[in-house]
Amino acid sequence: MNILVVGGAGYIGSHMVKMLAKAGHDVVVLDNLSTGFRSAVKYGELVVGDLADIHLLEGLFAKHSFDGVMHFAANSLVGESVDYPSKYYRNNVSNTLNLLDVMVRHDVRHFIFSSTAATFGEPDYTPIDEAHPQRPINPYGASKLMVERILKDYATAYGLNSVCLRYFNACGADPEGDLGENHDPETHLIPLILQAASGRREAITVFGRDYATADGSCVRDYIHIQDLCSAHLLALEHLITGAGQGALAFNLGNGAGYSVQQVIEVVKRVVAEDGCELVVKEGERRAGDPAILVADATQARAVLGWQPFYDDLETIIRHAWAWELRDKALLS
Ligand SMILES: NC(=O)c1ccc[n+]([C@@H]2O[C@H](COP(=O)([O-])OP(=O)(O)OC[C@H]3O[C@@H](n4cnc5c(N)ncnc54)[C@H](O)[C@@H]3O)[C@@H](O)[C@H]2O)c1
Ligand SMILES: O=c1ccn([C@@H]2O[C@H](COP(=O)(O)OP(=O)(O)O[C@H]3O[C@H](CO)[C@@H](O)[C@H](O)[C@H]3O)[C@@H](O)[C@H]2O)c(=O)[nH]1
Repeated sequence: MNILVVGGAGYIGSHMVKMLAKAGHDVVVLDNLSTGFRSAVKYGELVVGDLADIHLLEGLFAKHSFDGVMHFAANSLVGESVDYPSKYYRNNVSNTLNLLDVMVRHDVRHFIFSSTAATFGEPDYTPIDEAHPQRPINPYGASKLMVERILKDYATAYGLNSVCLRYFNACGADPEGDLGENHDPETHLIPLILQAASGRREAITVFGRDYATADGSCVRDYIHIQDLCSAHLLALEHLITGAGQGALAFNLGNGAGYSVQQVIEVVKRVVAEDGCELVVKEGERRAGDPAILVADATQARAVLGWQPFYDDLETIIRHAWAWELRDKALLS
């Protein structure tokens, strides 16, 4: 198949490009390199450009005959979205509309969308299944939910078939060590802890110890990037074979929650093997953090046949640690 990966120079997109290429598909990456990296695109053709550029999109779709589109491009910092909502609605919603409209004009009807647990807001219950109400509490989550809504209307009106995959906490790195997580600024827990362990940061700060959880720190569902990508491949096949039609959505996580403290303990164990230690500091709660977010991914397993392979937190951390050591060595 010939697949367009929008945002393929970013963390999740770059791993997806590799998996698609390894599975024998042709890949074109469209990325404006705003938060992604040219060096992360190791397979296929990279077109540097912006989703806001409708002429570029028209040219791209006229030149290639795409079988499907995977859309990872977005701004995704919760705090920034509260301060600059315009940026989020423009990039995550308006620019996505540009993409969807050009797809409809060129009769490309298979679309996989990166959605998020942030569309649920404060959970009423956990694990969170697809029936859980979606009440986002920040513009980032709201922008993603708007696209989910748009996709329902585009399925009805234009026959555009789509799968929204709502990731919980994406983490880990390519098991072969070719790719890993690079965000600037980095805000995600696991890479921050590893940077503290490797000496790139002074310490890791735990944001709040007074949550209603076993040890007082927040609980999250950490899912390996390879398992996220395998779900995308299955979702694409589900659409292309015609098994899935309309606008579908699945929650993606391992269904197991780990507290910030538990993640720190696993990291300490792994990095001690390399003689590294970790300084842990206590901090205030970060605004907008729910106490517990854990996915119920029963639907993804039942409908897509998805099976996470790297569902053990220690393996996830080992892969991310290998990437951190490589990255640090490159920088020094
Ligand atoms: N990382 C997570 O834990 C997580 C969790 C849930 C959902 N998501 C979603 O997954 C997707 C990928 O996340 P990531 O962590 O890989 O982010 P990332 O920032 O590493 O990747 C996003 C990529 O999109 C590109 N991009 C952004 N706007 C663009 C535009 N207008 N035109 C062209 N390219 C553009 C960036 O340059 C970057 O390469 C995002 O949509 C994010 O909201 C991520
Ligand atoms: O220095 C830090 C950074 C994070 N945390 C905590 O670690 C947990 C995980 O935080 P983070 O890695 O920032 O992920 P989330 O805030 O859970 O958000 C991720 O997961 C969401 C879905 O669950 C997605 O919507 C977001 O895009 C993605 O960044 C949270 O409880 C944070 O409070 C700390 O204690 N210290």
